[in-house]
Amino acid sequence: MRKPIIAGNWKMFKTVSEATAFFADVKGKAEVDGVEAVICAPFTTLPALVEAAKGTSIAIGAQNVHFEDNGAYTGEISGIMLKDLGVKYVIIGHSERRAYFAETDEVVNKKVQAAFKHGLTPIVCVGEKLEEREAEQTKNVCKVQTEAAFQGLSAAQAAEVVIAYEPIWAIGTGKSSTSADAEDVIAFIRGVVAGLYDAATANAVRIQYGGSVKPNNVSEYMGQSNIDGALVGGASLEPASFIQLVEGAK
Ligand SMILES: O=C[C@H](O)COP(=O)(O)O
Repeated sequence: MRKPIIAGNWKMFKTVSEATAFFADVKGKAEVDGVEAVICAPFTTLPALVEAAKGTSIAIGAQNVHFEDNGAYTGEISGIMLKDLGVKYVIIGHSERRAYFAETDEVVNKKVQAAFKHGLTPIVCVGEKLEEREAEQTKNVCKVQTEAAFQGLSAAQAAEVVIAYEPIWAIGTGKSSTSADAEDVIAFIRGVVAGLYDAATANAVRIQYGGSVKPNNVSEYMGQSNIDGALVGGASLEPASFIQLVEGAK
């Protein structure tokens, strides 16, 4: 039985005081039995959020990690540093990082391995561009990205990975994938994991849909048998909306 997971990806939004105020508003409300709520926030807000989340069921995540433990990598943050803060999750391979920061499948895999090395749970993003969808390459793209991300992981590690299927054309556009289309691709991705490992491992992996998920459509996605939650950008920024997303995942 996979526990639904709603993760807010704040992207490059919120100061420390805004993050702290947000958390005070959602504390106790975005804590719903049977649903895991996660806030993936900017690095600068993580210490305050980890502190605020103590004693709650809300987990805190980062949005990126470097694959090395330390070194001359100006501006980067390592897994050691995130673990030291008490961060639990880390988003890896978001399409914005692939597009704007040239993250390749190989880099994504190195980051996934670094996350496990330091006891962080990766939320690995995969998904196709609009032109790839139009060329009927969606499943192929997701297969290549998933296989690359899982390279070198044991079955036990693989079972812990959270995958976020995010069709790039649906991110921040208000054009969400239909729940049936998302289910079709996500079931396919689960099959890819089964091919790499076995059915038990694939059945343990939680796979989220992401791309214009809102309080009014989250339950539609959650009604699909292979969709285990959502990775949410815009609609995770307001406390009321985040609470509704978590409630909608019940
Ligand atoms: O990580 C989240 C996704 O990029 C989705 O963003 P969105 O909910 O604003 O479309």
